[in-house]
Amino acid sequence: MIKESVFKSFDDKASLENQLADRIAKQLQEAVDTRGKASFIVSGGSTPVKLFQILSKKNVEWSDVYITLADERWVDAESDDSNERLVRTHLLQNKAVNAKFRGLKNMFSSPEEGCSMAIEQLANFPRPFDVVVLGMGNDGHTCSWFPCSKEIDEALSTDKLCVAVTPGTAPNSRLSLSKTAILASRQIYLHIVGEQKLTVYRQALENEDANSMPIRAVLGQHKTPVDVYWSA
Ligand SMILES: O=C(O)[C@H](O)[C@@H](O)[C@H](O)[C@H](O)COP(=O)(O)O
Repeated sequence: MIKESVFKSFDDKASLENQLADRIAKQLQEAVDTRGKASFIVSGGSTPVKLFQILSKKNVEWSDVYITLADERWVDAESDDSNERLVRTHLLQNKAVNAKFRGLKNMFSSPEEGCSMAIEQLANFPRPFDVVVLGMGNDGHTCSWFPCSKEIDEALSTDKLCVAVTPGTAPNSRLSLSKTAILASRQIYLHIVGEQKLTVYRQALENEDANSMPIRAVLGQHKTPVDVYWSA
């Protein structure tokens, strides 16, 4: 049985999103006040959209906040599948419009070819990352660490910042931050919504086999604080 991370449940999505946004904004501003700049890693998918919109209105010195993605589908940044598009549309707005965003997608035709440039683009990001927000799929993936992918071992073991992944159960090849990169952070939030994901989360706590449920690589470690925010 994995030692459970901090688990906070909320009566509704709005309560979760407002409280998580307040906490993230406070931590980012504290990082700026302390170290002059902050780094913020966000996930794509549908769950974080409203969180991004609330965060975009928070009083943070966003021009000193460096933002990138936990993973990116290797599609044009204008594509509906692009996580960069999601972040530009919902987070890099309002007060956060001047945040220093660096996407992972570049002009190379594949994530394998684009990996080195993506790593170079993140060279000046404050490390360890100050805040990381992860989502989770119903197969227990997070970032683009898909259990079905042939690259899952590399994603969970490489010392490189990024890894190219081609999942069998989701569209698009992807570039993902690695486990090493994600765990080199001061605070991780796992943001999950709905009964099905609560069941998946509880299943993930049952043992430590991260290859079959990669979220376990985050939940099963005790180096980096992980707070799980869940609402029905
Ligand atoms: O690129 C992605 O798809 C995300 O980074 C991915 O890891 C996401 O967090 C989960 O798939 C959950 O997605 P939902 O929030 O849409 O359920």
